[in-house]
Amino acid sequence: MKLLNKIESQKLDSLAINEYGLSESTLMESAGASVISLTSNYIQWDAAKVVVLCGTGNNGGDGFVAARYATLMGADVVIFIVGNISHLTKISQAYKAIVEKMKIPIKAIQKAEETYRFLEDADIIVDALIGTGLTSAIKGEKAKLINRVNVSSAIRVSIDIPSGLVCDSGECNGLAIKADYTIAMGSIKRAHVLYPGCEYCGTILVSRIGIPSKADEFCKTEWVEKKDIEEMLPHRMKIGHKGNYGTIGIIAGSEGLEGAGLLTACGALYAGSGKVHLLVPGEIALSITGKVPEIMVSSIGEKNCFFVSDVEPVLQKLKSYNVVALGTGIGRHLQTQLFVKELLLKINGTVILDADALYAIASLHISLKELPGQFILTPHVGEFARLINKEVVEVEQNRIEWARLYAQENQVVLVLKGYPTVTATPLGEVFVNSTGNPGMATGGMGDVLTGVISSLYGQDMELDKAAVAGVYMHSLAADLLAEEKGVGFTASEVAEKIPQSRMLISEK
Ligand SMILES: NC(=O)C1=CN([C@@H]2O[C@H](COP(=O)(O)OP(=O)(O)OC[C@H]3O[C@@H](n4cnc5c(N)ncnc54)[C@H](O)[C@@H]3O)[C@@H](O)[C@H]2O)[C@@H](O)CC1
Ligand SMILES: [K+]
Repeated sequence: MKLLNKIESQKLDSLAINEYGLSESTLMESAGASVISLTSNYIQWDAAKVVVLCGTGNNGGDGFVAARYATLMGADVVIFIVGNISHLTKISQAYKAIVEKMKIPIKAIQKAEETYRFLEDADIIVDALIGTGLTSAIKGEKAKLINRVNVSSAIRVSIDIPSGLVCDSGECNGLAIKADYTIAMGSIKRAHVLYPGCEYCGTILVSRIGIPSKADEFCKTEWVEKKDIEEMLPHRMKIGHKGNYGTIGIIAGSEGLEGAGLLTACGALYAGSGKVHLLVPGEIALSITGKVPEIMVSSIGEKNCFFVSDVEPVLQKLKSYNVVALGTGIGRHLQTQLFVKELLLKINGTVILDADALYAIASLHISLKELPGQFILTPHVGEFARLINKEVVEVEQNRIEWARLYAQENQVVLVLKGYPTVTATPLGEVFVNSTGNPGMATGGMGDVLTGVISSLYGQDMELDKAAVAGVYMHSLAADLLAEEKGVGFTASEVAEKIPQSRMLISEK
């Protein structure tokens, strides 16, 4: 599903009107009606005491329509117009006129106490104050009203966006309606999925408001759902053998970080790789060999981390692999950084770059664009900020657009881990992941992810799809564990859950 920002949302509406001939009032009618129809499985509107809070923009217009449909469902509805009535948009005025004819009580908020009494008595409060049109932080009477709504025991239903959230960032300075249900009009918007906005939306229900599905093709940001991944995953043939499902080469580990490569290798194994090879520095090879019998461990050189002199022996090995994962646990020794640089100058195929390989790329200013290989990078926000020489806070203010820019400029697939994880492609598309939970914030999670992505690429998925599907599958595995254990599961457990996650994705 498309993930819209404010401008894209407005463009979608205007395309529906100008290209497809839908009228603005048709859209508003569908929007308001869907507030009731989409929630009727969850909320009993019949005989409920409903307060509809309408702002003076078109979000308020949706509110007038919703008030009509709630009344038709048998609810006892009161409308409060919040703001200067003379500022009501033309189309909202038209819908207000209909509810007036229906004799639905309409009150202007002059006596705050009266309004608060209604809010306290309400079973359902419909928030149609502000949608995509928020221009600045909310203050004064509207702020007080929002706080009163939030302490009410009523079910809160926000139209389009919980009032107070900035559409493109999900920010609100702590002041926005805390909705139980949010009905997103047209498609899901960034405020619904970015932090902190996602904490205010409750259950999100999307209403297409009758807009034809192709109208949103201009939008290059996708909210990734199960069905998208199901369509991407490769089919496993009955007559397949291990040679059909990829040979993965993982270059990992250094003294003190011995386990990282094992985690990456387990990620690859559980994601279904045919063969998994782990290349580690000589001094640590013994401590790893045999830990997981399915993993073939090769000892490289004689040191406790990779040295430039290891490039040639590694290259010899790489000839028989479909894909290489480079970086987990390799450490930051200058020799190791130079090893990364030399290796990347000579690798022709596909490399998944993670952890300290990214450190080397940033430190030595390695230009990925000029290298012969093709790359997926999987930084967390700190590693990414270092790559682009920005502060973490700056990246977090707009992780979607920073990721898009980097992937396009460097012609790589970029997986920016965190909440939410976003995958950007060289063509400028961004896929925002919908799975995952805070229990994943523990060591080794990223190492496993690198293995999963490498594995899916080795199973013949395209570069970008392997990244998008790997991210989804890995976080879904963690969600399964969170259901069982809450917080406190390990990266190894996530790896072991990958098969169940894959099965769940493939279930119809
Ligand atoms: N064709 C369309 O444009 C459609 C619009 N729709 C609805 O219309 C909404 C967008 O409508 P608008 O563009 O009119 O904008 P909104 O109605 O979202 O917001 C504008 C209103 O919010 C007030 N406001 C803005 N910032 C404020 C602040 N900081 N403090 C206090 N008040 C503030 C303005 O005074 C104005 O009354 C969507 O979110 C959606 O609900 C839907 O009906 C679908 C069709
Ligand atoms: K709203």
